[in-house]
Amino acid sequence: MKVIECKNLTKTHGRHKALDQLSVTIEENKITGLVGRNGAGKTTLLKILAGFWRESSGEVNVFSRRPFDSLFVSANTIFVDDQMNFPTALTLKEILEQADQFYENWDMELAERLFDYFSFRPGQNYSSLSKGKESTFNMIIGLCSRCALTMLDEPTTGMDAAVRRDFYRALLKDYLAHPRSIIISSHHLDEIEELLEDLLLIEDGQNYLHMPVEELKEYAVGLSGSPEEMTKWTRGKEVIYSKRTDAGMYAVVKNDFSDHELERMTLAAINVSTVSPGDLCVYLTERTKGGIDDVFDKA
Ligand SMILES: Nc1ncnc2c1ncn2[C@@H]1O[C@H](COP(=O)(O)OP(=O)(O)OP(=O)(O)O)[C@@H](O)[C@H]1O
Repeated sequence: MKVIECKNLTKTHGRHKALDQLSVTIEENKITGLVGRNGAGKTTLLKILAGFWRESSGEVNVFSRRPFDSLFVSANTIFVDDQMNFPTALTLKEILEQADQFYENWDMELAERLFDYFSFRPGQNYSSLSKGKESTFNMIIGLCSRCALTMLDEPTTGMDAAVRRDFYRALLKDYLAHPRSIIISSHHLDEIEELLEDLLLIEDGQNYLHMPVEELKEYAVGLSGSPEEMTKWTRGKEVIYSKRTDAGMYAVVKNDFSDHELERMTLAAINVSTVSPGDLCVYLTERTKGGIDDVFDKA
């Protein structure tokens, strides 16, 4: 079943199109990674899906309903980001109790176990938490609400490496026990890659690529070798990224090579390597010519 369907979804802020005719369909019970460069439109998309923002044009459906102002969508959706607002008068424990009242599938037992594990104190106030602890508390709310559509926007902001690892593990364990549709936006694709089934890459407010992570791993190969051999083997191919190296050249090339071609390349002293989904997404959406070094070299 489709949980999300967007057709030509556009959102303008003034004259700027944060989403530009974006079309995408997301099936239920999958963990989808939402990635894209800064300003690509990820948060805008999530806020529209959560019903917080109204679309400017196009169609958007969540559980087959327009999300804006929909009680059904808000009861079955949670949006977690680093700007969550909780009543200042409530202690952390009271916030959990309120969440228990609001979310039908709320798991209080899990919430209390996570609360203790991450060393929160019941009488603490949300406003007294450090950045990383705020994110950890938000994550408890996001997980334990067990909403049919759970959207996490950069959920690990401020968390240290150990807490991030625990968070990913908790997310995966809970998802396996209680499958639901989860969208997680992150700039650290390498860290979440193992959790994900699908990846949606947004660029300039458009759906640049939406595919299973396993397919994305095969999407391109890294080739390196002498400039002569590299020119020969990349002729007529889609070169996504290239740079000069001490040994010659390195290029990331769309992988439509046959096994036979890959074998012949190796014999021709071309080194063939895999390209991680994280690196590939950066290369696919590279906006600057050259790199940061050029900024300094031109000075
Ligand atoms: N409230 C707003 N008013 C005006 N412009 C906005 C507003 N919110 C977002 N934008 C603009 O819309 C575009 C998309 O922003 P958005 O926050 O959705 O990107 P993002 O992919 O989440 O970026 P990041 O990775 O930096 O968080 C940006 O150009 C941003 O400046």
